[in-house]
Order: sequence, then C-alpha cells, then structure tokens
Amino acid sequence: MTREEAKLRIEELTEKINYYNDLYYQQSTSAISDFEFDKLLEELIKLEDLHPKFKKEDSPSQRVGGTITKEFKTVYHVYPMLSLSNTYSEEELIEFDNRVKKAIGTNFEYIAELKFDGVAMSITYENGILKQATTRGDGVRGDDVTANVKTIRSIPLKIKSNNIPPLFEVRGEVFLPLDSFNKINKEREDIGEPLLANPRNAASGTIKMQDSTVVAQRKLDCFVYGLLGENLDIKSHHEALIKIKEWGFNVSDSYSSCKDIQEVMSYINKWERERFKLPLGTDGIVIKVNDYKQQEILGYTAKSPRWAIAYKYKADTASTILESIEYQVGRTGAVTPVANLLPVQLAGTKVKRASVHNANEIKRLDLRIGDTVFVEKGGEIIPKITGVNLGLRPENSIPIEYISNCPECGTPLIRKEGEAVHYCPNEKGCPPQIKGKLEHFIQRKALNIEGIGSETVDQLFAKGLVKDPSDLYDLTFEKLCNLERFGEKSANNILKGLETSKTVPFKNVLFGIGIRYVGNTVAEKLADHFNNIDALAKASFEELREVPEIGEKIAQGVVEYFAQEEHRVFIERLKKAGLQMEAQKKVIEFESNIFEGKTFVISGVFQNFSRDSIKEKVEKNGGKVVSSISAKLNFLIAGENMGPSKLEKAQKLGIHMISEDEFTDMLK
Ligand SMILES: NC(=O)c1ccc[n+]([C@@H]2O[C@H](COP(=O)([O-])OP(=O)(O)OC[C@H]3O[C@@H](n4cnc5c(N)ncnc54)[C@H](O)[C@@H]3O)[C@@H](O)[C@H]2O)c1
Ligand SMILES: [Zn+2]
Repeated sequence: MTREEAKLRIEELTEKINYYNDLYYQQSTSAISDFEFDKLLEELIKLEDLHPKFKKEDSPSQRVGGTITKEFKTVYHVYPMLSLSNTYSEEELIEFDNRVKKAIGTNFEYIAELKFDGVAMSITYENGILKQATTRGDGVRGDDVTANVKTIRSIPLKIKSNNIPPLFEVRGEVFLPLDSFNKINKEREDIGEPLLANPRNAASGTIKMQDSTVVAQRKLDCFVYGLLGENLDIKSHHEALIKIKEWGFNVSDSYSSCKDIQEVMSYINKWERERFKLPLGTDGIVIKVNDYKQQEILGYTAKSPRWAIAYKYKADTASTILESIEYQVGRTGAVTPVANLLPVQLAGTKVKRASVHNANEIKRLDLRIGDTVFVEKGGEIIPKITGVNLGLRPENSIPIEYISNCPECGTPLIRKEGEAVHYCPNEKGCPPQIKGKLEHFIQRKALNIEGIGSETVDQLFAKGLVKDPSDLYDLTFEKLCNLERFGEKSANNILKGLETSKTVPFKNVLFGIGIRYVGNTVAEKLADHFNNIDALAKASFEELREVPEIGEKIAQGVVEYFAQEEHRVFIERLKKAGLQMEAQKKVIEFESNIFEGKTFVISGVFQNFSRDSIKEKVEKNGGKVVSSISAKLNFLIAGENMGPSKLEKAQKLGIHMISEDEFTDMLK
C-alpha cells in the first residue's frame, strides 16, 4: 500500500467508524456486527501505527465512541470514563500479559470478570445518598440520566451501611435482563409492533428515554464492577468488589481471581458456554490487574487503561447459500421477509431460515438469490444474515426486488410514512390476517378457548364457517361434525370451550379483540379505567391520553378502531354472544376509611411503590384515584420526574402535593 493509498484508506475508515459509532451510541442501533466493527477499528489502528503522520487527534482510535445529547443535562466526569482495548485472539492476550509483566514483573494477580453487554453508568453517592447517574458520553462528559437510573430497583438510593466514605462513585453496566427483553418483544409481537433488535440496544435506547415511567416499566437492572473516590482505603479491585457488594450493590458472582494468564484462559473456556445461562447478554470477558498500585504504574492510553483488556467471544457465524426469500403476512397485515437457506450447522443447531427484517435491510445488504451469506446467532432465537461474501457472488445475479403485492391475496401493499414495514391493507379478505386474528382471539391470554388449535382454525376458515371471531359463537354441533376427521368428542370440546369463554374477564376479551397497539397490559389498564366497552368506544383521543401510561399511539389506535362501522358491528355480535363486556367490580378489602371522600392524582415514578400499588392503597383506605387535575382535587401524589405541565397546573390551582413518604405517613 502506498502512502497515498494509506492516507485515503485512513480517511475512509475514519468516516465509516464515526458513522457506525453515531448509530450505535446515539441511535442505539447496529448496522454491522460488533466483530465487523472491531475489524475496521483494528485496521485503522494498524494503519495509523504505520503512518503516524496521518493520525488525526480526533481519530476514533484515540477517543471513546459516544457523545452527549441535548436532551439531558451535560455532566463532566470526575474520573474519565474510558473504553477497553479488546481482542478476539489468545495470542494478543498473551502479548498483553507480556506487556504487563514487562512493566510490573511477575508478582501480580488478575481479576477476570464477564463483559456485560449493556450501557456503562457512573453513579455518584454523597453521604450514602444517590446523587447523580451519568452515561459515558464522550468519556469526558456524559448525559445526566439520574431520574431513569433511580427506577432500577437493584441500585440503592440510600446505602444502609454506616461505614462508607462521604463521597464515592460506582461504575457499572445497566442492562435489560433477557427475560424482560423477551417479554417486551412478545408484547410487541402481540400488537404487531416491530421487535427490538437486541438487549444491548434496547437498554441503551431505554436509558435515554424522556419519560421515566416507561423506563420503570422496562425493568432494567445493573451489575456494578468498579469503585472510585479519594481516600477510600482500598488496595485492590478485589477488595473494591467485596466492599460494593457489602454496601448493597448488585455484584455478579461470576468474577474470579487468576494467578496467571493460563488461569485466565481456563476462565475464558469455562464461560464460553456457561455465560448463556446468565440472565443477560455478555460478549466476552474483562481482565484487570488486581492491585491498585500496579494499575497506577501501568497507567492509561488516551482511550483505555493499560492494566485491563477485553477478550471478546466471536459470535457463532456460518456461511451458506441464500435460496429464496419468502414473505410472511401477519395478523396485522405486516409483511416480514424470511430467508430460506441451504441448511447449515450453527451453534449446535441446523439452521435453514434467517430473518431479514424488512425491505431496507435487503437493500442495505444488497442480497441476491444464490449469494453466499453469513449468518450469525446472537441472543435471538432466529439467526440473522449479517453480510454477503461478494467474492462468491454468481454471475448475472440481480438485486432482489421487494414484492409490491400481497403474496397471499394479491392486494397492492402499502408502506406508511416513516415506517420500514410494508402492510397488506386487505384486513377482511386476506387469509393469514383473518386466521391470525382468530388465533389471537382464542389464545390463552385472550379468550382461552380450549379445543381449537391452528389446524381447526384452518379448517373452519377453509369451509367458510368462520370469517371473524364472532362467527365462532354461531358454530353448532352439526356444523362441526361435518368437518373432516372431526369426531363428536372434538366438537363437544369446542362448544364447551366457547361456552367457558363467556366467563373470561373483560380485560382478556379486550385484548382478544385485537385493537392495534393494545397488548394485554394495556388492555388491563383500559378495562380498569373505562369499566366497559361502550365507555371505551365513546372515549375521545384526549380522554384516552389521560389514562396513566396510555400514549399517543395507543390512543390513536383505539379511536381509529371504534371509528369503523364494521368493528362496531363485530363488537355488538360478541356482546350478543354473551361475552363479558364489563369489568367485574373489584372486591376491595378495606383497611380504613381515612381517605373517604378524597380524590387523588398519582403522577411520576416512585421508589417503594408501583403506581398500581399506590392506587390500591388509596382505594383500600376509602379514597378515589382520578386521572386529571382539577380545582376539586384533594391530593396530588408526586413522584420523581412528573410531567412539567401537570406540575404547573397543580401549582396554579394550589393543589395539595404530597411525596411518597408523606403518603406513607398518612397511612400510619
Ligand atoms: N456494531 C456497531 O456498529 C458498533 C459500533 C460501535 C461500537 N460497537 C461495539 O462497541 C464496543 C466498543 O465500545 P466501547 O468503546 O464502549 O468498548 P467496550 O464496550 O468494548 O468496553 C468498555 C465498556 O465495557 C463495559 N463493561 C462490561 N463489563 C465490564 C466489566 N466487567 N468491567 C469493566 N467494563 C465492563 C463498560 O461499559 C465499558 O464502558 C465494541 O464491542 C464494538 O464492537 C459496535
Ligand atoms: Zn393480503
């Protein structure tokens, strides 16, 4: 490579890396895999070493990848938040070990820990009270996300131990537990929303949300792995881990001390598979020289400590042939392209399908039939295509043209502005949409109709017996017995299942109806608030927005749903069939009547209660919770981060505002 070529390549790499950094840290998305990203960075570092003249001061090799945002207050770090140098190879790990030995001799110890895949956080405590939580940002300054971090239950707001320094900072990784991640995606799937790509990006997106109430619902967690401060009287990393655990922080037990690099290797091998049993994503291990004095001798580069390194596990990848793209139509009409692959062995399973998300993704990857593609399996269940081996591209291949008509019913597809997904608008005549709605209706979380499986749904639909869920209630013994291979017993089972479904609570019915964006948690909130279907159908956009946790999208979805005549007819038929269209009066076990005749508004995020449990407390003591602030209101229970407009209104009207603690005191 000539000097001129090197210069150009350095510029090109810089631009690319800056672009991916921006996507990753600012927009919480990854356009390429971490492995590909790290390869680009490695290439840049090597070229810059060969041609130091072309190395710019602000090169991405010299600084931490993120930046700050304008949505949050900017905070300067007391101690810079650096990155970690990383490697995918054992040889480089041994080189690291040699560098360490050269600087401090052989009398030292490593601590090996897992590299948790989330968002780095700095949390400051003053006299034992959580004062501030800051993102890494550009390493020098970050975003003040204190209100969001306070919603994380495993992070103490107040340290219980007496024996603590007056001022200190902990460092940790905020993450979205896999359970919560899967649950959120299940709910998004239920309501036909695009899925979150992976837990790390979901955590990073969540921590930057403006509404802490939504953050609280996402149930983030945090593993703490570092302690900083003046005169801490602590000599090593290991001691620090023990201390912060004592003080009530969540420290993962997975760390281990290693007397040499061989023991580190065993640690790496041990966790290569074991790590999948943990409740969160991990992408490697971190080794740190244990002793603080030795750390000091080793020091720092501009970007990372010299006393630590990350070893990253390669994601399981395989390459195979893309045979075809299939288009699936879901209950909401959303079209998902799925790749059919020549079967290949990947991470212990045979893979023959991979997701490609949407038309943009096909274009970005420039996928062509017959291409040799790389497939990767991360934490997700279905593997994804991460790239194309262009060297093996067949001659005369042509780019895949995304379909313009529904593969199932032929209707021209539409794409709403700002959405990546195509939809088939033929809600009433498109078979997978009709069947999808039926299956949604009968599922356990909805009407829970036993005796009907997806095969039966197919048959009922094929015979023209059922076109929408309300037709189910017109089924008779005779009609069912006419179905192929359908015994009397199965027919009776279905009829019994349908009969039982008439006792299923209103909130489940509401979920089963399948209103856009109304998942089962939302259905419960709406049922609770409006009590019956007629009140909900009449509710305006504004009235819906007043219900706690009902956002614009949901409110819009509900209004649009009931605006359609055919939906109202459908609801009438369900009513006639005898389904529960009204919430059962809750049986309240009264504790006292101290709040009799008093009204409350609950707003913001709370430390010891969920909003629902505060509501329950109010009701159990004779009070009533309302949604909007008016002059007649008696109390506003104000948590952290309540909306500014609510606050202003309450102040203007002179409403009595009480904190969570004051509320607890009132109950005593
Ligand atoms: N795919 C993309 O487009 C893209 C873009 C940018 C960055 N990335 C990825 O992000 C990473 C680079 O980011 P980086 O500079 O933050 O470095 P890094 O994430 O590799 O290492 C530093 C971070 O590791 C975290 N960490 C987790 N467990 C830890 C532990 N036990 N001890 C100490 N720290 C721990 C901390 O948050 C720390 O900030 C690379 O893995 C890169 O592949 C990917
Ligand atoms: Zn269709």
